[in-house]
Amino acid sequence: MTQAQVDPAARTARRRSPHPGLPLGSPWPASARPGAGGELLVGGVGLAEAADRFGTPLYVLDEEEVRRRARAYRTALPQAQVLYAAKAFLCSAMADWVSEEGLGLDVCSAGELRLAAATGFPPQRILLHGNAKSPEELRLARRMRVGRIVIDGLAEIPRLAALAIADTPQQVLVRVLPDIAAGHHSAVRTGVAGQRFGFRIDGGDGAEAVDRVLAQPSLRLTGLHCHLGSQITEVEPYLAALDRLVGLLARIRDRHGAELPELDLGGGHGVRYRPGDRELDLADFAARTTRHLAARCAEHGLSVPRLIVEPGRAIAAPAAVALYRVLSVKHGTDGRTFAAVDGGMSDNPRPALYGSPYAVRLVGRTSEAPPAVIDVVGRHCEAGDVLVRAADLPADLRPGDLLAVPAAGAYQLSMASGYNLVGRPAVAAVSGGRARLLIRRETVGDFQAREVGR
Ligand SMILES: Cc1ncc(COP(=O)(O)O)c(C=O)c1O
Ligand SMILES: N[C@@H](CCCC[NH3+])C(=O)O
Repeated sequence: MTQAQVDPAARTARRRSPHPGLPLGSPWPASARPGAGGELLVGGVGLAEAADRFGTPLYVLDEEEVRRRARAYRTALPQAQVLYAAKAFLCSAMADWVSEEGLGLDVCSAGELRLAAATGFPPQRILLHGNAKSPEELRLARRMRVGRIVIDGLAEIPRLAALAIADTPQQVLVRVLPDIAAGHHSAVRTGVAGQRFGFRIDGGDGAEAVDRVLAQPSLRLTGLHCHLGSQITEVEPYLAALDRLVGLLARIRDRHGAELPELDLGGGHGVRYRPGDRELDLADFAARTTRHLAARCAEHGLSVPRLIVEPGRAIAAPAAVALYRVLSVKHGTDGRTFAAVDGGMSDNPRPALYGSPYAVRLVGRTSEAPPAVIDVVGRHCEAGDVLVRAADLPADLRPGDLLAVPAAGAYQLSMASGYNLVGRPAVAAVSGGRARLLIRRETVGDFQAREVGR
């Protein structure tokens, strides 16, 4: 990394970095190391080398980073059940890694469920949720004997109850809306009043859902579920959610004499996208939620339920780096410089959807050129297709250069589209100095293969 490319906030941290050349608190995987000639190694593999081998755009997924993060959750929350939220990014290897690290899986569609099942993921460790589950999805989940299903609508209760399997009641949780605003953008704040997710705690329909579930002998209510939002960097919203949920647990105990053994706080744990960004402190989250839950339960005379958490982004995002080749560099009339790359909103819709900020750096060559403010834009015909706005890049950036964007592992590929028939990028896993292709690049043949008439 040249001096010109270093974010000023990161410059101070860099002095104390355990990885020479990369700042502490950086959004790069922990394995990232600078190599010769501007190369950047992740998982012991040069990113420029990987781009040459597999082509671009390319997503490079650091297996050890995924495993390390999964293990960190188990260590921080040894009593809790940790479920990886598949929606952040799922492929068979990812399912294997989180399963091998002892995590469960949170799925929200038949597709995620089928993919996980095909890898041999233990169904007992799978939880299905979703605000619009089809009868077929409920049937599939029941047939696969998933461990838990989160009820998010009154109609699901009789539907699920009718899918009884003799002597094995389905364990369910009831999702409630805690009315707490948290998350990086209004579009992802699912736990705030007025949202369609879960039952209202105060409006009475939460209590009604609980009554109806308890009346079904083929369902076993194990707890309450909530999910506040995504990219939350403070612990306080989770503590507020615990207050509301424990209050409801106490009311359920008073009304039905039943103490529910589980409490699912959902996911939403925030990560760094740029050097110096805040992230949710996992140790702090674990210590304070555990303490708070115990204190609130003691106040209500309840035994302490087991916590469930569903981190997606915090496990997947920091594990991947997106690589793009610069195709053209243009100077706009208003003094702006644009570097157009071979990917864009079809592989990462987050900047266009939420204005999400990212870091970016040149890899594969060094530059002594002064820094310039450059918008890294995508290849799609939309003014909003800007991947990194006002990036600090060398002024001599030119076509053929390789750009690397860290924290690319969550909600990019899983929300990628077929726009302009560009095709979704390939994914390569890196580990111990070796790279292997996990997902090949999508081709026009894949699009044509779905056409059955003309
Ligand atoms: C119910 C539920 N659980 C878990 C997650 C995972 O969220 P994150 O990736 O922000 O941890 C989501 C998505 O935000 C969700 O809707
Ligand atoms: N897609 C969102 C996160 C949504 C989480 C789904 N509950 C993002 O990229 O920030």
